[in-house]
Amino acid sequence: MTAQILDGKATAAEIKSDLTARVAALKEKGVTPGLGTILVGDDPGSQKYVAGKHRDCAQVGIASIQRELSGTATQEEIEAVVRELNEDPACTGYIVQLPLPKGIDENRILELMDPDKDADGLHPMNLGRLVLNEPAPLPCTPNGIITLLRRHGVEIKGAEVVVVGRGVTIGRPMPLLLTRRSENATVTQCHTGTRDLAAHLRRADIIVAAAGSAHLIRPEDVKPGAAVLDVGVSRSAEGKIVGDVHPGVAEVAGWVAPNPGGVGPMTRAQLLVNVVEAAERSVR
Ligand SMILES: Nc1nc(=O)c2c([nH]1)NC[C@@H]1CN(c3ccc(C(=O)N[C@@H](CCC(=O)O)C(=O)O)cc3)C=[N+]21
Repeated sequence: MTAQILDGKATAAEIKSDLTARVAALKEKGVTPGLGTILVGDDPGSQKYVAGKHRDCAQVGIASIQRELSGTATQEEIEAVVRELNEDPACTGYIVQLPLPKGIDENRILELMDPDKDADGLHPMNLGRLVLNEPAPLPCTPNGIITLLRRHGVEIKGAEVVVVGRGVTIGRPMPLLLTRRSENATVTQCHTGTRDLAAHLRRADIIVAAAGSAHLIRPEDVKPGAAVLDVGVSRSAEGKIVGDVHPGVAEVAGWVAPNPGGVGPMTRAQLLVNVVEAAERSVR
């Protein structure tokens, strides 16, 4: 038996169709949501993701604001563009594409953003609001994972979830979302300091693999029927992109999120959700 697919592409399409109606309603009230992106440097991967975000915007009627700086831009130059988007009323939400070039103080840039325009949900103010159970834009990838599980009927309430990794975009916020009263999961966070990862994985009903370690999650460590989401990216010795989950896991798991077509499209959809919700808050 091979696992059922957590179809992020199809689920993202449903979310975008719902957002299209909400954007139309906002426009009737005189508000056009606008997503800004700040891209520094010419990394082809980053260019591709940013292009995808603007394609999504066009689909749902959100205006696009694109700012591009060369890879040699200074801290001051990037901060000037952040200030500009903070002031621009046409820009209701924006992201600074990460990672920024070496030598740039990323946290300083993120703190300078207007938290009410933070489409990634990663501003310190918004991470604080999440801890305090206050309304805030939610981190896109963790929120996308929860929506993906819910829409496929995977039970989160009472589930044993193992999150592998402690990065700022996924690993850290993921348990915060999963342990809200609305989700009620029990979460174990594993990382490179975990003594016996396999022992934790074997008990998990849901595994979120966000470690960036090739094929870290092996079939023999997955409980039959578990839901396994691969959000790790690393490069093999031959230079190929590999996930955290060994392909053999699909023979044991009950559910898997494919890559591509799983969590990636959901991340992009949640970004749009954050932009639309921020615009909706502004008209209330
Ligand atoms: N401030 C910031 N926010 C981010 O959200 C952010 C970032 N920086 N830096 C880079 C990572 C990476 N990321 C992806 C989003 C969607 C896909 C995605 O949609 N992937 C498609 C495939 C896309 C393709 O290959 O054409 C899929 O999985 O099906 C991938 C990667 C967002 N990131």
